[in-house]
Amino acid sequence: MSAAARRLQQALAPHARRLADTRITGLVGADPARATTLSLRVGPLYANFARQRFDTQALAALHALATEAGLPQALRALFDGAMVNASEQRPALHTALRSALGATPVARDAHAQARAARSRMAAMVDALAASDVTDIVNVGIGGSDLGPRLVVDALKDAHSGRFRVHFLTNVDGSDAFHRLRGLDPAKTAAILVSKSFGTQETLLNGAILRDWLGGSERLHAVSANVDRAQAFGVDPARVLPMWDWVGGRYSLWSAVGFSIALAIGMDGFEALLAGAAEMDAHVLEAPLEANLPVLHALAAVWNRNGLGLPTHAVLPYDERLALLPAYLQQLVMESLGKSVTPDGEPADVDTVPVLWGGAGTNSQHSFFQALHQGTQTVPADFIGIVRPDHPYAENHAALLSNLLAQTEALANGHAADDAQKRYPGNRPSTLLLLDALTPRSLGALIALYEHSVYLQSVLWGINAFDQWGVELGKRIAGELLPAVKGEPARVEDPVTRALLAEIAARR
Ligand SMILES: O=P(O)(O)OC[C@H]1O[C@](O)(CO)[C@@H](O)[C@@H]1O
Repeated sequence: MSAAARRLQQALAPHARRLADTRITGLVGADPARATTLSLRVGPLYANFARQRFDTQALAALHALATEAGLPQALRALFDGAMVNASEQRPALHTALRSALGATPVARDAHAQARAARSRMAAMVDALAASDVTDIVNVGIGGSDLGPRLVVDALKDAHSGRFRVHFLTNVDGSDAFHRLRGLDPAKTAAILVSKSFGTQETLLNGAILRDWLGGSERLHAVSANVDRAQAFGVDPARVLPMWDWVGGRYSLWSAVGFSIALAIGMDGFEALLAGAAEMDAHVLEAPLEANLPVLHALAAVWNRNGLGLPTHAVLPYDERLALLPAYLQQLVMESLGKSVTPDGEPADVDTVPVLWGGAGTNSQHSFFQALHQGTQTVPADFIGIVRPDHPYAENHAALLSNLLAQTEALANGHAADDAQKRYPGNRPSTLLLLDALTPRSLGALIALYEHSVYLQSVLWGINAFDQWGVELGKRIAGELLPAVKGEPARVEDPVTRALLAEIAARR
């Protein structure tokens, strides 16, 4: 058994057994103070864990586990640029994009490179602002799309209004076809965002944009591979850097966030980074017992390994955060979807939960029935915003009351003689409350999740920064492409052969 798995089992199993019949209502009833003591604030972000299914004894065991697993040292290693991505022999220095907390030359150098890239990006924002361009199309996928797309959408109240920003992602030509309809090529600029500049979707959509724009004058790129971007036809003067030491899904703080800067301006972008930097300083400096990302990560492993819960829902009660579940699906599931340790040994522990979710209150009218009365218990992060950016006070009161009601109903349940109308309750949740949805608070929220994910990976003994699992499908797709196009090709798999025949017959 892996060392991490053994540690987890020893720490969690006795408390999970002891608390098997304890209910959230019982935990709160026995210790009403936990409603406030199990909460933490970092700047504009407040978090309440009172409705998690651990008591103070189990929490003490979780904190002991955090010490034993070396979470403080692991954080130091992350910030200092140690090779935390062992399979690729790379550091993961996304924190250097926004903080100067790394104490090593490698971290300081990364921070300096990030600052220099930001100055170039600011100049490019100014140049575009001074041009006739009205529309920006960000072409990218995965980490080169989800983060910028989330932030641009979430911060619509902070948009300068200078540009309309669009996102083109899917290799499905329908995406490009519909996205470009109505846009004027003479007033549109494209940003091809690809760390590798070798991603099929982005290269195909990038080629569509390059042809549609009719020249390279308004073609920009963000990549760690300037040569490939140049060979593609982007003037190197318009290529912003990315680096091996930033993972795609951790990259929105780099020039990958160019579209964010165009939407909310450089000041807004800097405020986003400042919010994340505030969380960086907190995670690095706060003691384990008062450390928000640590508690968030401990709650996650408690739910996954102590209670054995296989999925996790993210439920933002704000339409502007509707893309958060999709963003977190990549962050969490690409980072933690591993079953071996960096040494190639079995992890021997359940790792990533299936992450899903959607915005409230809409989701209440779709899948919440299953959350309340389904056979699976789904732990959830509810996210609310205290001060809205619209004048409809009645709507906002309704939104917040629904948010509070759902967390209460899921935890407390409801007894009824009629079994159909009975609510089992005891369904754990964490409530995250942002004072308002601003660049700063959003930066802090995203950084909270980044750190929580990394800490979970340390507790599970897996690498959060590689993603070998996505490669096989890409290779097979490449091999099948000639056959799909009707060219002679050898297809070994009999089911795929039959499916190709079916497609060919229906063309
Ligand atoms: O930025 P790139 O190199 O185009 O990669 C896009 C995405 O593809 C992935 O490698 C997965 O296929 C992600 O990790 C990454 O964010």
